[in-house]
Amino acid sequence: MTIELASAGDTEDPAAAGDRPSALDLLTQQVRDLVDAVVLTGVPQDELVEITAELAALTDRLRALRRTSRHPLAFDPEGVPRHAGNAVTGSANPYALPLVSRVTSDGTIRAELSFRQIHEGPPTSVHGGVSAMVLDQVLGQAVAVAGGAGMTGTLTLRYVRRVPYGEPLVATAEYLRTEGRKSWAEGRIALPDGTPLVEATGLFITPRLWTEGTAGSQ
Ligand SMILES: CCCCCCCCCCCC(=O)SCCNC(=O)CCNC(=O)[C@H](O)C(C)(C)COP(=O)(O)OP(=O)(O)OC[C@H]1O[C@@H](n2cnc3c(N)ncnc32)[C@H](O)[C@@H]1OP(=O)(O)O
Repeated sequence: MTIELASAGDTEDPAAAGDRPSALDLLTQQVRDLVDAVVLTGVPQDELVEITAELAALTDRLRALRRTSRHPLAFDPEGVPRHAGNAVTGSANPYALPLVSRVTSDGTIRAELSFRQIHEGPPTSVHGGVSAMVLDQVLGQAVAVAGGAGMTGTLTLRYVRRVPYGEPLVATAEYLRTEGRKSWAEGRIALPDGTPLVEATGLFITPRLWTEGTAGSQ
């Protein structure tokens, strides 16, 4: 397999690296595949013990040199926050789906996504907290793109239908309005035909500290 990597030095800036993944992106995706495999594995106990030892050795290799700073926050040309460490979107975070959002011509945030079995809550359905996390992110992005980036103050959800995993879904969000440091957005996770599964409204507050010049951390 030939893998074309981003150049050394531009791994923190996917825009500068074009569409080429960094080695860290590839490692992160491999770990996601590993996590999926762990949830679904049926290999025998002795094999599990051996694999665990191999993974412990790999973990030690990664720990040999630790970052001394968090991944930086950047914005893509459409104004969508990009943060490699983000729990929902992060290209360097195995925990992230990762969710990839874009801004449509009318300013809507739109992300195609597919949950996996690791996101299971009730049998055969996605955990409600996982849906909430995705909605928190896309509503926050809608507000950020509109110029009112902030921390979530309130997030209100209506779980309309069960959310399946392993099927294509769409998350969308629209900015509604701003009053002072408060901005509101609404959004939903839906089937590709638009049938809503989870609906959300959220209030995002630009922290006083940010308006005084301290950078945000999402
Ligand atoms: C940069 C790129 C980003 C990029 C963003 C990318 C998308 C990221 C999406 C994920 C976002 C998250 O998950 S954020 C993580 C989850 N959220 C949090 O951890 C927030 C924790 N809470 C806080 O840090 C704070 O309470 C804040 C920042 C929300 C507010 O603090 P503050 O700045 O000191 O504001 P404060 O003066 O107290 O209040 C201002 C006004 O807001 C009201 N208010 C305050 N808190 C709340 C609240 N929880 N719910 C309702 N209203 C509230 C007050 O009554 C007041 O109204 P009035 O008197 O003016 O009428």
